[in-house]
Amino acid sequence: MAPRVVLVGPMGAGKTTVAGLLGAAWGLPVRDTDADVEAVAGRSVADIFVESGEQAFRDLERTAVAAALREHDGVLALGGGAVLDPTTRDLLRDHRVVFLRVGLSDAVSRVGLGVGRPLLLGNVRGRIKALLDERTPIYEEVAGLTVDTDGRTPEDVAREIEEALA
Ligand SMILES: Nc1ncnc2c1ncn2[C@@H]1O[C@H](COP(=O)(O)OP(=O)(O)OP(=O)(O)O)[C@@H](O)[C@H]1O
Ligand SMILES: O=C(O)C1=C[C@@H](O)[C@@H](O)[C@H](O)C1
Ligand SMILES: [Mg+2]
Repeated sequence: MAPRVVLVGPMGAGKTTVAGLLGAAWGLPVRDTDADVEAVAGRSVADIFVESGEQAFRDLERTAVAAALREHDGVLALGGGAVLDPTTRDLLRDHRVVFLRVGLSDAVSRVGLGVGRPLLLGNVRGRIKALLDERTPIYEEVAGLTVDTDGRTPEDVAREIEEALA
């Protein structure tokens, strides 16, 4: 068993949204590792960051990603920073990974004030720029396919993935 597709990309790329559309189109279950971490911890991602720190979140996330890659037979969306973990990157080599690319201005308009996204607190635009600069090469490294999402609807993005994997 393995996910049909694993979506990676920065906050605001549309991983959760597009995963839902692909699951509906294929009649497959959808899983999102941010939701898995929240279920295990019994707290929101934001609360875990504030109360226990980012490293505690990353430890929970590593375990949640490994479990989902092993068990989930549908569409899987990863948290935006999951690919920072070298163990996760190793595991992803055996999977169909799609990078949802988003540029700075579309990402900023999609995340709004960044509510619920603790890494964006204070300076949404500056934080997203830094994360895009730092992580884009990592997303490109783990993904077999990159799909541009700027100026496109989630439906259009999902359709491109469906066609590419058909
Ligand atoms: N292609 C798109 N065009 C316009 N808006 C979009 C697009 N994709 C997603 N959105 C909107 O952007 C917001 C963020 O999308 P979503 O939560 O799916 O991103 P994400 O990649 O899962 O982010 P995170 O890493 O924070 O979980 C949502 O309000 C969603 O409706
Ligand atoms: O890009 C990131 O590092 C994050 C993205 C979100 O999906 C959450 O996993 C959390 O807010 C951290
Ligand atoms: Mg998401």
